[in-house]
Amino acid sequence: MARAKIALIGAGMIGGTLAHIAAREELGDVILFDIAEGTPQGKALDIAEASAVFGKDVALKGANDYADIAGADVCIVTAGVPRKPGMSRDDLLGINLKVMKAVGEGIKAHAPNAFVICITNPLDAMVWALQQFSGLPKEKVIGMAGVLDSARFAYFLAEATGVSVEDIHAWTLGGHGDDMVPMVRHSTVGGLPLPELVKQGWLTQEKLDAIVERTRKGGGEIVALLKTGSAFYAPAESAIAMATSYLKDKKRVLPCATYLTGQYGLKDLYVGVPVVIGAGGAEKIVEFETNDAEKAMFAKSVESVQGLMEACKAIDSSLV
Ligand SMILES: NC(=O)c1ccc[n+]([C@@H]2O[C@H](COP(=O)([O-])OP(=O)(O)OC[C@H]3O[C@@H](n4cnc5c(N)ncnc54)[C@H](O)[C@@H]3O)[C@@H](O)[C@H]2O)c1
Ligand SMILES: O=C(O)C[C@H](O)C(=O)O
Repeated sequence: MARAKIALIGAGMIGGTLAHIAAREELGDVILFDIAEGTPQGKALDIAEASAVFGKDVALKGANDYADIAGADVCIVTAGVPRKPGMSRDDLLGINLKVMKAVGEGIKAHAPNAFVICITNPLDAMVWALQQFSGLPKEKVIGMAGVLDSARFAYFLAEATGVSVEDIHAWTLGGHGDDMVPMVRHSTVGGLPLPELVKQGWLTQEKLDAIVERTRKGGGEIVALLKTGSAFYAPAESAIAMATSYLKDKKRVLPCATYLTGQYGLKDLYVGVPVVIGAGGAEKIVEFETNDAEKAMFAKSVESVQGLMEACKAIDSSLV
């Protein structure tokens, strides 16, 4: 069977890390595409040389021409700019929307059968615009954020409880902003829902509240430390988990920005929800039971996403 072809659109910090992980995991042959000349070629060659040390057989190529992504099975999009300290993700909207238009047209022309994972911020609005610019089916275009947000939530819970990250299942819902919704009642440590964990004295309510707040602001915490850009290791791992579930038809349930068609009482927008990812793309959305407080937090987060969609429409009238 031929090897899968993975096109990475954007060869910056996340793009390079994605290429490295994809090669080490022998997930498929990798095309690293970027507008910067030399960067994708240099990173592809560097990782290809490393493959002789880690002993995996994959081809890597750098490209500045969309023709090179032809026939890609998966496209992971990180093209655009990241934020710096003092900025919000929303400040990136104007510049990254233009990038999404160019990328969407490139994918439409050369890789119309791909499963597309968007990472570029502000995530929920960018994946919505990218789907329209590419014209690909909505179930084949998805956004990465929830896997990252819930990984942060899980890591902070592991640190606080001393339990292995492997035995923690954390969930977040909503847009990829500071008003995202860490799902306290649905997240578990060793099978125990978090409120039960507090009842049993594993951690205090104050500590749990602080973890929820830290999760919401997790991206900004890294930006403040790095100063020159944003997180890239955990975001790359998160997108690889999504790509792997698609390529291997694993049908993992992962929180992703997914197009809603009535689920959670919403339609015609992308927002973070748990979804089964398999060979069909975003195959089935899992609907959590939510109480009034969770509904209100989710509604606030959705409102922020809708505000960004309106801002995109004001810039590009082709978006509907
Ligand atoms: N969704 C998430 O959870 C999440 C997590 C981390 C970062 N991000 C976002 O991902 C994006 C990329 O982050 P990064 O750290 O890799 O940034 P980076 O600056 O290191 O890389 C971005 C790359 O995009 C390239 N680029 C710019 N315009 C392009 C175009 N028109 N076509 C092709 N390539 C183009 C640049 O040359 C650069 O190499 C940012 O918008 C960041 O905010 C999202
Ligand atoms: O915070 C950012 O700007 C990058 C990304 O969205 C993150 O959550 O790490």
